[in-house]
Amino acid sequence: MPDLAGLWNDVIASADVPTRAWLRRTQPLDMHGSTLMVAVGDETTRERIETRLRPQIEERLSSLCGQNTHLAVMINPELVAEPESPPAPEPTEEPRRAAPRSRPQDVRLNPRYTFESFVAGSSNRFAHAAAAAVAETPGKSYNPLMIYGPSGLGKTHLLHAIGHYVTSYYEQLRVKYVSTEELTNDFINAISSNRTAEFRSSYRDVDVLLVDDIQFLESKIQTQEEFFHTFNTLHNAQKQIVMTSDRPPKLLEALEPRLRSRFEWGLMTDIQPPDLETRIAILRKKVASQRLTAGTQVLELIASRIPTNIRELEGALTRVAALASLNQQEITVALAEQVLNDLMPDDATPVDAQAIMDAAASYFSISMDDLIGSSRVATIATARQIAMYLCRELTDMSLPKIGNKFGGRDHSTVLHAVRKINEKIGVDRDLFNQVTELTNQIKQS
Ligand SMILES: Nc1ncnc2c1ncn2[C@@H]1O[C@H](COP(=O)(O)OP(=O)(O)OP(=O)(O)O)[C@@H](O)[C@H]1O
Repeated sequence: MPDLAGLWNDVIASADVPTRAWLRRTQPLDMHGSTLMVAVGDETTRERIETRLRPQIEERLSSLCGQNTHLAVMINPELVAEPESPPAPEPTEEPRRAAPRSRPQDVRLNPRYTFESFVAGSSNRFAHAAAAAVAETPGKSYNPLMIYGPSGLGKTHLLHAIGHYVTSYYEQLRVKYVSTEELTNDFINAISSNRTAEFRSSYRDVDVLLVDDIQFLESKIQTQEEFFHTFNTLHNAQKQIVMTSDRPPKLLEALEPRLRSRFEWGLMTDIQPPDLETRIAILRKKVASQRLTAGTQVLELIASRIPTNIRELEGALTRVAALASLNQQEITVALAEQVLNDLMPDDATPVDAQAIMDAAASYFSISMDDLIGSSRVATIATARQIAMYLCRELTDMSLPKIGNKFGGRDHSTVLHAVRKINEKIGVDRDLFNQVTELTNQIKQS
């Protein structure tokens, strides 16, 4: 069964600009045999697609599916009307760098988190389709869109993907991506420096506001109040709001009821842990993007040992690849077994940040003050970076939360540490051994 949303997105992406403007108002519904059923909002669009666009669409569909594939178009009046904005310009080869300098963007998006790199499967198909629809027609389809689910399942990835898509296809739209912790900090800073007007305009003069981990608004009364007004302003102006949360709004009990009910106005969609096939597909995509060579058996082994968290799945692959690179050998099943046995002993109990920090301080023979302090002595700085990396890898904590534990550091410092260890672990054997031994100690403590 092909991934419908992905397939249809591919068809749209490869169409010329005028065609794409028509296809933007469509929704893939189902595949019956070799016929793809697509819904459109009105008779004019149906007619246009049926009579003029069909040959090129069917040709593209057939080549993507590897067999003759037909198109059936039906009308669903509930589908959104065509956006008032003019047809989107052609995407460029490097959309982000090609963005016009005059556009005031406030996006620091992870370049890896795009729709292209996202694997859609039964556990996330609806969230993926909703995110794609919102990216295609910001402010016109589901508003707000709320994506919720447990840690490490791709919510942030989809949020960034929307950001990438909008910034590359709609040059005139302003996008802002923010974690809820950043939003709260921004607000507190604005109050303390009497700059609330600036704060407001930076959040309200946008076309697409992407807010990650909205559950952190719980119990923050003043920020909730402020966000309530931001939400209303944007929503009234038909500006797109997308949020992620670890729970559905009704379970965000420490949130003001009026805010909670607004979060339920649009579309809420969850992400579930991926099934085995999807996990394997995710690993396969990652292997390809990193130009690694790993056989199906290895991928199946890793995917079967790590059932829920995709961040852990990626972490395991990184470690397996690191050891192979250090040993200058291929990625084999035996090597993967070795790494996985270290990473996931059968009797492992969940760990928390404190256990990781205690173990790191003791392993490197440094004090807790050193670990969370600002010393730049190489061993201490490395110990700190490894400890942050392990907090990210072995717990569900967000980057800002980890930063807080390490002496109130910014989330970008944690991100830097995680990236640095990920980069070096495959070329520095000492580092690999330190990370492995420390993980063992933490898992067995
Ligand atoms: N369907 C998918 N296809 C490809 N990669 C995925 C998919 N889902 C998750 N990932 C990858 O898994 C990792 C974790 O995903 P992400 O950070 O988006 O999770 P999250 O749900 O936002 O977690 P948290 O709530 O802890 O922030 C990322 O590297 C992401 O790219």
